[in-house]
Amino acid sequence: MTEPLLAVRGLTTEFPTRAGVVGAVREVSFDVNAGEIVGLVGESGSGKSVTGFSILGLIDPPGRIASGSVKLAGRELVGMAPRDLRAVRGREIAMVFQDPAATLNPVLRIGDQMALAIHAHERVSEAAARARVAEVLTLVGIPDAARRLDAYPHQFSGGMRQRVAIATALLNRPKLIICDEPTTALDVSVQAQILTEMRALARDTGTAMVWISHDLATVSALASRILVMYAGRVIEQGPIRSVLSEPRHPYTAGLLASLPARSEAGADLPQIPGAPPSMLALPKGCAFAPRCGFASPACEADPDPTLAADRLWRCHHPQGIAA
Ligand SMILES: Nc1ncnc2c1ncn2[C@@H]1O[C@H](COP(=O)(O)OP(=O)(O)OP(=O)(O)O)[C@@H](O)[C@H]1O
Repeated sequence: MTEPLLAVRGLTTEFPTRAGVVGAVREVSFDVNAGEIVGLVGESGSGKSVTGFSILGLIDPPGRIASGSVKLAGRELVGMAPRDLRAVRGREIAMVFQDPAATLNPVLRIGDQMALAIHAHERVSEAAARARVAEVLTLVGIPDAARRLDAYPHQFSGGMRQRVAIATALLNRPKLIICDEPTTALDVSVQAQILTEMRALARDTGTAMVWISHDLATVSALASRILVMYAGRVIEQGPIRSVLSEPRHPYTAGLLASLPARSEAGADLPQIPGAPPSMLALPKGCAFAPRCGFASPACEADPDPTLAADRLWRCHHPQGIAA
């Protein structure tokens, strides 16, 4: 078997707060292969972003990775010296955020600021850097890119600015891009265009992606594998088609049932009752049990992960499987 590009094992990230320790990410394990798009879904607060930041070594103290391992092409990133980690970030792993303002400097021309991101990692001439900038802007669907290098961010639409942020992530040909809700703020047609372009990008450049989103529909349009997070844990993972057609965890089944495409026109969308638990007062055992229609006394014990072929779930009452 070939080694995965990214191997996350038992990743546990905690934030000490005045009210207690928040276990934002709890024993998360998954692989990403070269060129693969893996979707990470779950409600707000489930630990998706903290998983992304932990992979990049971007957890600010007093937050910390309490245990676990993150290996990129076999190299351990947890505990790596900050200088070495900075070299990995941007060059081998890049990140794209929901808000392009997090990436773009409003007072610098697009071409100049993108060139700076190249110069931070590589000694190249100004002309070569500008040519690379124009190349990646074209890759993400910005027409007439060479002519637009001298524009400022405010001269671009929201969709264009997000494309620039994605192009910036691509500049140094990273092996992996972590995308945290990058299309959530955009309107639906622009979102669809960008998703199509991202799929082509992953295929043509071999760049792997972890695509974080609370929106299962977006992830299912893009990813080949999906991880579903709840209260800091991955409660289900597997190939997207198989998870969508036969969800094992009742939480995944609930998320699927609440997709507009799955219900009759005009009918109310079924919602998962209740709200996610406070991360400071997690229920004993399965954190989803208080909202789950299948909960039983067995759920007071934390379910171990069950592995079956290429699927995994953590549930005492998996759906579609005879008891
Ligand atoms: N710096 C921090 N200090 C304390 N708690 C934090 C910190 N950062 C995140 N958390 C907590 O960790 C948990 C996971 O947060 P995270 O941002 O990963 O969720 P998410 O699934 O990405 O949600 P969203 O979609 O809203 O971004 C939340 O309960 C959040 O409040």
